[in-house]
Amino acid sequence: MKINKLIEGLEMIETNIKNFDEDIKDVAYSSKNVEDGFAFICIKGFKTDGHEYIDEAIERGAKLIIVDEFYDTSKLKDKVLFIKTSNTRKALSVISANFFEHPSKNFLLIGVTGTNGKTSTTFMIKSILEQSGHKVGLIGTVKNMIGQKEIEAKHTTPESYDLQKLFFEMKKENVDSVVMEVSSHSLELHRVDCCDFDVGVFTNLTQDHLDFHGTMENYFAAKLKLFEMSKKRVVNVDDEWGRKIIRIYPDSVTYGINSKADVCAMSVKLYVNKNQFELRQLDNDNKEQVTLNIPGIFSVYNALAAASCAYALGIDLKTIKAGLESVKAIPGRFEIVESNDKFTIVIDYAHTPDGLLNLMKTVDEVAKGRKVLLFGCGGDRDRTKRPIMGEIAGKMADFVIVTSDNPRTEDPIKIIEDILVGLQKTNAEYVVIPDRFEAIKYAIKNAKENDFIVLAGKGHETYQILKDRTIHFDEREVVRSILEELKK
Ligand SMILES: CC(=O)N[C@H]1[C@@H](OP(=O)(O)OP(=O)(O)OC[C@H]2O[C@@H](n3ccc(=O)[nH]c3=O)[C@H](O)[C@@H]2O)O[C@H](CO)[C@@H](O)[C@@H]1O[C@H](C)C(=O)N[C@@H](C)C(=O)N[C@H](CCC(=O)O)C(=O)O
Ligand SMILES: Nc1ncnc2c1ncn2[C@@H]1O[C@H](COP(=O)(O)OP(=O)(O)OP(=O)(O)O)[C@@H](O)[C@H]1O
Ligand SMILES: N[C@H](CCC[C@H](N)C(=O)O)C(=O)O
Ligand SMILES: [Mg+2]
Repeated sequence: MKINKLIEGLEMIETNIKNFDEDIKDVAYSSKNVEDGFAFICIKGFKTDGHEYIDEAIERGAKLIIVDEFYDTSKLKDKVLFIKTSNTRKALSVISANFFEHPSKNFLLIGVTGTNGKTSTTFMIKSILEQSGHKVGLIGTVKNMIGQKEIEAKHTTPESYDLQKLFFEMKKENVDSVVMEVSSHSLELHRVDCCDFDVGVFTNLTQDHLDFHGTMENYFAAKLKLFEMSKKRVVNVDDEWGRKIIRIYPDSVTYGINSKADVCAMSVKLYVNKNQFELRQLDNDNKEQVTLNIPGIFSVYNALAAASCAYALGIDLKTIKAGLESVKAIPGRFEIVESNDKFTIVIDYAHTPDGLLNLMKTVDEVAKGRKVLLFGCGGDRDRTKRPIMGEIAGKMADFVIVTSDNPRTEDPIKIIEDILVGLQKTNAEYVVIPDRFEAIKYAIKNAKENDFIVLAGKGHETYQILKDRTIHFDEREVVRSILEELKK
């Protein structure tokens, strides 16, 4: 692509380019991916600084270097083409969207944001859209999908270049609508700039990621960006931050259980393997009885978010019901992995205080015997949520097993100590078993009649990230192998 087309809309502070008709083959934000004729965009990151790899990029054939405003370009002047801009993360978005010719303008784009429920809601929206005849693309934590084809996901929301490339692939495969998770990191780090959002959906906002955002107000401000960018908005009115969005955008479609809303659920009944409720639209008094195969009161909220999004798009209630009912399961979300005469084991991805609280409220409704909760907290993530989760665990469970969940570069024992600060405020009975495999084995070996055992935090994940390595760890397999071993 010619430079002048590639940089359309890019803020340019300084450049040595004389001929903007020169051709650029492709774009890279890591020097390791640069090839002959590429543009290399330097990003000052949290771990390292892309500007330090300029020489490597030039050696690999970079033709154009995009640098940030703090960078002294005198070293580049006679060596390579360069452009200085005020924010290279923004530049990566602008240039990537130009390079792939703004693919998201060609299809309906729905963004879902919020602390919890994004993955679940996107699965439900996809199902409803498919029910109404669309070919749908999905982007999120568990996987990316083009129709039924699956593509591995590295992030909840990909880096802007990878995202625009994925959109481009989707467009090539005639996808007519895309539903994606929009993480607060992606909003803050300009990964989703230049996306043409038709609908923005808000699930909820509760504590998480304060290591990154600092305060709840900053976290909320990051989320708000999605609604500034979207043509239509769908908002949970039962959530206090959702009500703030509605004050800013009064024309939002609202949903809720406890408040008056455009779309609401009534007569909610929770079961161990499903929920039932009456789905209602306020303006025309339409209603349908819905049976949802994903348990948990939180799943009713996610279903409402999905139903309201479909309502905003003009999809009728019968199609919405059929779409919701055809979601059979969402990997790692209240997934029953064992249910026998003695006990039940559920795995779930709850990894925030609110997620854990909602999960345990649901367990409380359906468990016949003891509620046994096994969980840990992620390393290199918000530390302040650890004691809060410890306290919730202690209050909500009859027995707690504290263990590890992706300790990353941190000492697992230190993470557990942070959890215990909250747990020890309660009278809960607990044990600490840092090795998650051993912890699960303990839960199964010591199970009592009618125990409801919850393995929280890892959900669909198939790994455990340790300091020096990542090991394969799929809780579904782990449970199966322990049960096999104990049978012998
Ligand atoms: C905090 C954060 O989000 N960091 C992301 C950010 O990293 P960074 O900018 O700090 O990158 P860096 O490692 O310092 O490197 C700086 C630059 O040097 C470049 N480089 C580096 C090495 C080299 O040899 N050559 C080179 O050019 C890198 O490509 C990069 O452009 O940009 C990288 C490239 O896109 C991301 O991989 C990285 O995600 C890290 C790994 C991460 O863990 N992110 C999590 C927190 C995240 O984003 N999570 C959210 C979901 C949260 C939720 O579920 O609510 C998500 O959307 O996935
Ligand atoms: N609407 C909700 N409100 C509160 N908790 C929820 C809600 N939906 C899901 N949860 C809890 O959060 C967990 C994660 O759900 P889900 O994967 O849908 O959220 P997410 O927002 O995509 O998470 P992530 O930020 O990791 O991408 C679930 O396993 C459940 O325990
Ligand atoms: N997207 C979330 C997932 C957390 C899942 C949990 N297993 C952990 O590693 O903390 C994050 O990166 O914070
Ligand atoms: Mg997700």
